[in-house]
Amino acid sequence: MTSIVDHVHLAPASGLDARLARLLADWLPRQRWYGGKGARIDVDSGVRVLARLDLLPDRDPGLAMVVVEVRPDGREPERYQVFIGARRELPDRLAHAEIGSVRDEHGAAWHCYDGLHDPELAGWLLERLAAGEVIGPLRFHMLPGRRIDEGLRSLVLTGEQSNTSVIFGDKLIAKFLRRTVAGVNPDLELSLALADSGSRNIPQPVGWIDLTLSLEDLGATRPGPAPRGAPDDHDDARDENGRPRAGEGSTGYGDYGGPEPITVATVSEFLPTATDGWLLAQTSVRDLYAQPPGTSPKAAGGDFGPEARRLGKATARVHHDLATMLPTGRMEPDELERVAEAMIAHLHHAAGRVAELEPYVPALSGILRRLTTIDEPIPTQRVHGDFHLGQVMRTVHGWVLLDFEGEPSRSLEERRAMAPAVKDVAGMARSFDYAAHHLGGDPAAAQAWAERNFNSFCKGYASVNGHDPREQDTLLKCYEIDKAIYEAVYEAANRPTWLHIPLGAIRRLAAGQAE
Ligand SMILES: Nc1ncnc2c1ncn2[C@@H]1O[C@H](COP(=O)(O)OP(=O)(O)O)[C@@H](O)[C@H]1O
Ligand SMILES: O=P(O)(O)O[C@H]1O[C@H](CO)[C@@H](O[C@H]2O[C@H](CO)[C@@H](O)[C@H](O)[C@H]2O)[C@H](O)[C@H]1O
Repeated sequence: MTSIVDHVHLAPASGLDARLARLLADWLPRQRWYGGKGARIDVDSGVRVLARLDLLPDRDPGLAMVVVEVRPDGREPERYQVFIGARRELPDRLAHAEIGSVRDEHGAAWHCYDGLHDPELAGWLLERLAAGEVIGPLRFHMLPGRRIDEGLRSLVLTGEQSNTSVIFGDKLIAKFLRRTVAGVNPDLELSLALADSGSRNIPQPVGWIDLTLSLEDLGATRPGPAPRGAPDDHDDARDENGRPRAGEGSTGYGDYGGPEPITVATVSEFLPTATDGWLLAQTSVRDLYAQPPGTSPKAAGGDFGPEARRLGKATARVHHDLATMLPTGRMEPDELERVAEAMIAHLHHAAGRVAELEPYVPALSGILRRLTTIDEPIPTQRVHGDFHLGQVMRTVHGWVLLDFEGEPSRSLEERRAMAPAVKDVAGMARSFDYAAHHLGGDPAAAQAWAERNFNSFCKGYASVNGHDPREQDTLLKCYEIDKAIYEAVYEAANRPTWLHIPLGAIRRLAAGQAE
């Protein structure tokens, strides 16, 4: 095989790249993980190939990794990374992943498709990881002490959301990040810090893939300044970048130097027997709805309360470990004023996109302004950032937390910012509300279920961290409102039939009382 270094094309302008760009302009908006839904993309000029890495240029199947910039009408450009497989004949099992056909320089037609769906190509990527290879700007990192079995068969997880997860055997899960963002991915950053802390409340990380091209190399516009909450106050346990120093058995991440690369994928232990919290919660809600009206959630049979309590404990442990391993801070009253302003600006922006929010703007703004009445500093730290029941899994040993990426549509700066830990507690409060209301049962039963489980969660949390998150009631409520606003925008764009769930919560939160 020719060296990959000969096959790194920056700002490529071949006929092939122009054709790929046109195919992607049609294909990208149809993908679940595509973030710019709703805005038109011009087929001829809406997508630009910023880089193409021909990883397997002389083979069938071939593999290339492309980074593209998408310019939807009236929106900021966004960048995505796509592993494109190419075959002369496309087997039926890959038909669903087809992007389109292109001709090579000899006039031969090739079917291009989402390469992650091809076990041969996914397996090739995993072998590169096992060997810790560096292929031009693409680097495969294996963590010390981890091993990858040979011949693991891959399968793309259905229900992909913001990213695409590929399972290998029942051993590993590789999460391919779809957006190309400069700077280390918070999921990787926090998972490695938690692994270094010895946390058992996460799937153990195995390795990751990154790309050492800068956004300037890619010819893209650089986003804003270094993240607020990026490490700046050190102690002896941290290096000059604020990261934990590598110790014996550590992931070694604390040693990482140089410019921050673009994270392409993270690979961690797969938990084959775990069930996600959303499914478990749904089962409990169904049990309640099957009972006569007025039955308490505790007496319904499938009570989730004890699990919610354990989940609260696991969350508190993870918060404790994050605060030990990564920088912490304090939000002074003037900072709370800025948070209130940012939340109100978020509300106005959201109301511009989801008209149903408009009537609630005055009441919600009034509640959000109450943040400025908090007159004591609030401790801040790195948090999960998009905490909900689909991000937690119950194993036979207890709860593990997944996906520390933050809310996918926020900037990296926001996603890496320190925040009060109660932000995650508010996320889980919203998730209990979702679980309770999405099956469309009796609203009073739904409310009772959500309250019981949130209270159990908080009691569990308090039993580990020594303070009950419900005591920070103003902060909690404001973060709940902010999350519900985010959800309204998310649902309007992705699942319009679910929009009524955050809207119902907004109505209740604005009225200041449960229905
Ligand atoms: N380590 C794991 N073991 C088993 N299942 C997992 C693991 N990590 C993720 N999953 C499953 O994949 C789903 C999506 O994972 P997640 O990291 O939240 O991706 P996304 O950012 O695309 O939502 C989870 O809800 C869970 O069902
Ligand atoms: O899991 P992701 O990181 O992709 O998060 C996004 O999608 C979530 C939906 O899957 C969305 O979560 C919302 O719906 C959940 C039920 O499906 C509910 O439990 C959450 O509370 C609610 O926020 C999440 O907001 C979004 O960022």
